[in-house]
Amino acid sequence: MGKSIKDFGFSDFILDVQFNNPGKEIEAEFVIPVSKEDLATVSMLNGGQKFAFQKIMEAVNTNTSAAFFIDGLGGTGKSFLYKGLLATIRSKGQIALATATSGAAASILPGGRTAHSRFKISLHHESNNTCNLSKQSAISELIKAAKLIIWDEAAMAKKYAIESLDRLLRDLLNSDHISGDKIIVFGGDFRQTLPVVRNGHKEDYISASLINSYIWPHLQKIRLTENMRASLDLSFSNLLLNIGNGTEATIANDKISLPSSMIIPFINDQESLATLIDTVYPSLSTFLCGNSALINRTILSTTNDIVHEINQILIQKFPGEEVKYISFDQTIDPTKQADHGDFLNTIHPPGLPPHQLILNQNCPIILLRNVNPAQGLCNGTRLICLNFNKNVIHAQISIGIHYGKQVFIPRIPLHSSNDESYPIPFKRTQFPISLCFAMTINKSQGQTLDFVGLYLKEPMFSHGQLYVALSRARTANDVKILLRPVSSDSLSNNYMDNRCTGVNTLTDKSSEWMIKVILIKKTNIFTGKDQTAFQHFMFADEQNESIQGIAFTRDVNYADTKLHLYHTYYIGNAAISSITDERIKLVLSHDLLCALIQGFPESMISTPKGPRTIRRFVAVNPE
Ligand SMILES: Nc1ncnc2c1ncn2[C@@H]1O[C@H](COP(=O)(O)OP(=O)(O)OP(=O)(O)O)[C@@H](O)[C@H]1O
Repeated sequence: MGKSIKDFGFSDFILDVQFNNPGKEIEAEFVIPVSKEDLATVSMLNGGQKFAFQKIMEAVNTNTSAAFFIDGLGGTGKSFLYKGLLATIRSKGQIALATATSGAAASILPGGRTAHSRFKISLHHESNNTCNLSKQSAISELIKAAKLIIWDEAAMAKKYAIESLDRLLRDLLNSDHISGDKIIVFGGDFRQTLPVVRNGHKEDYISASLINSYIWPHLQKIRLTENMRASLDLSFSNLLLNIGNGTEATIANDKISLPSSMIIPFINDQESLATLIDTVYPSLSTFLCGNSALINRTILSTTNDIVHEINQILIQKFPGEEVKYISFDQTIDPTKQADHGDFLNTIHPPGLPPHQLILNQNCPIILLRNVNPAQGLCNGTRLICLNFNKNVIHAQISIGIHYGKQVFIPRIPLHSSNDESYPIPFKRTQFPISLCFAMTINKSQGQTLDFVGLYLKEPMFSHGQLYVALSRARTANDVKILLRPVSSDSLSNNYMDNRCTGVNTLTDKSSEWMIKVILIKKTNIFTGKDQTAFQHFMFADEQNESIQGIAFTRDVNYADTKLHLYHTYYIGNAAISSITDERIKLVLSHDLLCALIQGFPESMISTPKGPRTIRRFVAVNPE
């Protein structure tokens, strides 16, 4: 007679695999604390929130499939509503999954995780992607058991990511209906940041967004209209509404004029920035008392470079002894290490910590990766440094539901993105953090701040960004803006403007031409195989048509110091090459040669395609 597997004592082990693992994920949801404050939000909901709450809870209570989109300007209480829903469902011993597109927004919700990490959504979005989850996995069991799924900041997500979840749910729940008949609540604000499409135009952002998905028509839309964040300051609330809706009156060149009470007068770069810093951080020593009162005050700006610059100023001023961590940068292809090792130390790609990370006890930091989402360590979590060891930093979470929790952050290898601006793939072993006295406007989305110092070193090109930044505050008194003036000699500008053509009129035959463009992207200086130094620039004209430029050899330094991000330039008479790409009509790239940025008369230069004569380049920076 044959033997059963039980005879070998394996049965317990098999049962473990089948049931303990699914239980682990579900268990983790059951232990999310339900706070009294979150439960109490239900009795505080305003009319619009109450309507949404009742509609959603009706679906949950009757087990009726439904998919919602909660639309509301920044501050209208979307997160407040989600907290009420999560607390109500969880207090009944049921599961409600809280997710958001960004780590920062996820960390505001109890038990919040980024949607990508929770549903294992691929970061390389394509139309037919599915989530990286098997039907038998513990997370699939958790998703099946959930009564409600919330995805906040869905307006920032690419539609393919949301569609991946839709396919997963249909598959898991054996249903052909939207979200597999699971009750799901998306929320967001399309006036804030839309999905980021590399080198994309406004139309690309819109076409990548949920509005253009097959899911959109199936969502029941509920709009929240009352700005609860700015409820104490009606005129500020109206200003935000008008900027968000694009109805605020503009002055010349589509620029918005802001109330003078919010503006820090510009004297010169150094003095005015010092005033902004002192206004936001009147006493840095407050951080030393373990007092997190300052953590909800921050300086917001447009780019990572500017944010890094401000963080460096503040860490130099910070009381106490500084600690320096140097990263170990390795090319993925080891044969390239000798050529590029030193160069990699000089670059600071977005999303990576700096090569030289300078910190101080009690200084504020922000996580750049999802280290342990279940423990509140998400990309975007803000913390205060407590102690430093060689390979771990001891820190305390300073915002969100994990506030006060002490954690250890390890040094880890972080990969550079596939951004073509940084063509040498490499990994940086460093702590996945950066200072956060200042942060980019995009990172601040979803947060309520006690005080916002907005540093506009360059005029902002998007009302959406201005709107996100201002709507973090509760009243006009909680915002101070430093705007670097755009000095313009209107006469000479008009003279130049009248001579300008649009990027889309240029061909590789154009010889006498001039365009007015904004520099929207600029790479570091690279050294090619033949030791040629080069640097890429991307410009956009008023119609948002873009043109790429490249500077070689001796022109590189000239171009680097002359061309500043988001400044306006007149460019003309440079050599042009075109490629046939339907979306970007004219691209000038290094292997095709392009607009040369230089101020010298016609000259010969060497390029990867051999010697080339360069015509005179006209560069007048009206700023
Ligand atoms: N009904 C309410 N009663 C009291 N306070 C509220 C209410 N609704 C929202 N708030 C408060 O208003 C502020 C903004 O709310 P919340 O963060 O939920 O807005 P939001 O719509 O999620 O904003 P954003 O789009 O910027 O993320 C928070 O401080 C919140 O506590």
